[in-house]
Amino acid sequence: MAQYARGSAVAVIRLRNPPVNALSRAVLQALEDGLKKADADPSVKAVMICGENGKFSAGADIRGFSAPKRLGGALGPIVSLIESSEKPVVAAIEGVALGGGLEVALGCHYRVAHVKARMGLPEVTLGLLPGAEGTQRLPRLIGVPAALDMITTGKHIPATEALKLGLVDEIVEENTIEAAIRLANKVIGQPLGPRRLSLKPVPKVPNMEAFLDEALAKVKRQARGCLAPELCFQAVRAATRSPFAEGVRRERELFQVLLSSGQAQALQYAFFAERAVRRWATPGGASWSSAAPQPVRRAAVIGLGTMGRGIVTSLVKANIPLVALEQDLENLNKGRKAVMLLLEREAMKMEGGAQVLDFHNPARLQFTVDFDLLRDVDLVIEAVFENMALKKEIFHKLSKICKPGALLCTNTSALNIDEIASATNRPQQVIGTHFFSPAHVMRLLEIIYGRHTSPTAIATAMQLATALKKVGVVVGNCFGFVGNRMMFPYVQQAVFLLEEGSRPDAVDQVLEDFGFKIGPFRMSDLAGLDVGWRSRKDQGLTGPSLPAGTPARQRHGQRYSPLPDLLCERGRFGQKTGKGWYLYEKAGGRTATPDPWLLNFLSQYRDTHGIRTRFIDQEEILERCLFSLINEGFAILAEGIASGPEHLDVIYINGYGWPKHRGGPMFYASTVGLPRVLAKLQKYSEAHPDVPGLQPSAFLKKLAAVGNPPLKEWMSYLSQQSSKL
Ligand SMILES: CC/C=C/CC(=O)SCCNC(=O)CCNC(=O)[C@H](O)C(C)(C)COP(=O)(O)OP(=O)(O)OC[C@H]1O[C@@H](n2cnc3c(N)ncnc32)[C@H](O)[C@@H]1OP(=O)(O)O
Repeated sequence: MAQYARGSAVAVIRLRNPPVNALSRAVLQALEDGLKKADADPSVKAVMICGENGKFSAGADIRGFSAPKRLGGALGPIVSLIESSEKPVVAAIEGVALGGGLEVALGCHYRVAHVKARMGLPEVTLGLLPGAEGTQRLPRLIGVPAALDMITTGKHIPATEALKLGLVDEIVEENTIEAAIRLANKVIGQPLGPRRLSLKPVPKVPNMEAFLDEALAKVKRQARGCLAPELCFQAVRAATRSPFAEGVRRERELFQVLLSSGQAQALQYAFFAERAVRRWATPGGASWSSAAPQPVRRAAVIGLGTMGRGIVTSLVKANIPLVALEQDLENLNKGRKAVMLLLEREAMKMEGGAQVLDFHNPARLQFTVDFDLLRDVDLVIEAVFENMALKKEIFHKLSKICKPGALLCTNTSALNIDEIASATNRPQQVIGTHFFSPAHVMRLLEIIYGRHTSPTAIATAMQLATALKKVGVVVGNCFGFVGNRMMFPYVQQAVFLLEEGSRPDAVDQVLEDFGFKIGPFRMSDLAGLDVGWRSRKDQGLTGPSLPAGTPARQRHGQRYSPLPDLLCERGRFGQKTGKGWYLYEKAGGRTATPDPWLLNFLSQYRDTHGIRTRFIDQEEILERCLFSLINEGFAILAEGIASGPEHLDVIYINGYGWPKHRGGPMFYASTVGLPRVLAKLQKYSEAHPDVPGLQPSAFLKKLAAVGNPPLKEWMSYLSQQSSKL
């Protein structure tokens, strides 16, 4: 709703739709009614539009886009109605003015913002464009370069920047509403023509066409197959080439194309999935609604390797005082230097912003080799080498030293949380926190509860994720948890495809064309092939503990490819050694080129093992890699390791470079259709009966058999979830 009230000469229209004043049909109707009332009342000389509860508006109601009577066309005419008012209209922007919310403000003749307000046109992140004439008004107000930047990235800008760009007329530190009413009273009677953005020309840029060509190339490069950025670009370009009304027509056409695209649906699904995973639950009955987090006033990080350094940086950025511990002075000094470098860089990026990084103060960041300094911390994150014996030794020590309430977190990508917890006297306070590298950049935090982990511990870890501006996803304890467990069959298929005749660059290209940031071989080279090699040696799959006489390409009766082990045995660990699946310009280099040595090696390998080389098309590469990953996802859901497909999708989008415009692997499966996914897995499984990853999971079979139900109903088909608590 929108509430209409008349003060002296200024009528107030307050957008009201908690929690974010989204522009539902009812709100828009009330806004239109309010404008008409103000227009008809001769005692009203000006209008002020604001939002309830300190928020202007977060834009169109996103849930409305999938409603039968869509919001689409409704907002544009209302923005025009505001602009054409003969009485000055002032927007009082508090909190956020986003999407359609900002478009309403652009229709107003003046804009006053609170200094802490944020503004943006994030439609592109939902697979859309600002379809209420925003692509035509914004360039007229702030110029084409700044408008293109805002519209094609969807970034939110602070009020201070908005003022510099000319997006708002005034910013205030105190009462925005009063300031807006003051301004409204002041401008009564002044000509409105110059304030109507639709009448303004688009400011000229020297050599506009060359500028646009360059901007388009950049947009395309960054979009990686996502349609919306390019269509946003086209709408802004229309503003530079056509009069306002024609530009609006073009904007509407492009909006309709996006609205009906599967990509918009996928991105909107991803928006709500990210929010849904905050409402975590475990099969044992613990949940976000009843568990309360405990405060974290001081934390500790153990281990200052790559992961530890990123985690320390994250905690400092979140303003959490901490102790950083290493095993000896040499490693401590090395780690301290690296952390300081990271923090200096972060501080530079944040220069000019509201937050200042305080990392030179030992009361906030202390480096030590003394475990005793961990006595009074509220939370410890252990981030040492991935080795069970070492982790257990540390947790045993922690349980003796740390105060009774302290939460003990382990940063592990696969190890058993229960086994680590068994080394302590407080397994209820032990939890897995799987960060992704670089830990101060990547948004995902996989939070793994063990058999004894308490609801308070889970709630505290989730609260930590929020404090670190990460997306926390709560999952159960199994080898590889969710993300890596689904990744194993995907990478395994990629390697099998090489055995059968493909090339690393061919496989990577198919998956990068699908939208992944990097394909599996580039990813392995980046992460380091030695990481998986060490893990396979620990599992007895390769190395000295492998029983004599084990067939080269078989383990436990299943197909196994020794290719990655063979590369490691030749010192090819990936980027760090300058050679892996690709060749790099030097050790530590980043430019991957196909390596003739590797191609020759693959050919000899096939000859040695009597493998007939065959041509493998793009469809097979894509399906075998993706469907085996998705298949594992269904097994995970059936085991109760994750409480819904959204969890898997949020993990893949935020931790594994899955293209967001494809909604995540489980959403993608739902768009392909489960019967088709099943049929393809059956086909590949028949061709490769010794590959369990291709054998369709029972849950997938069940869902396909009941007629491909929509994703949100999948979990209701699980009769009983097995508890991992
Ligand atoms: C033709 C007209 C075209 C118009 C195009 C548009 O306007 S599209 C919409 C553009 N707006 C956005 O993309 C903003 C989306 N929202 C946000 O970025 C954030 O929610 C926020 C406003 C910055 C607030 O963030 P915060 O972290 O404080 O809260 P939540 O994200 O948890 O949100 C609170 C609940 O509000 C729901 N919600 C937020 N925005 C919308 C929206 N535009 N429509 C509907 N619902 C919205 C959100 O889902 C949360 O609810 P839950 O029930 O908890 O999921």
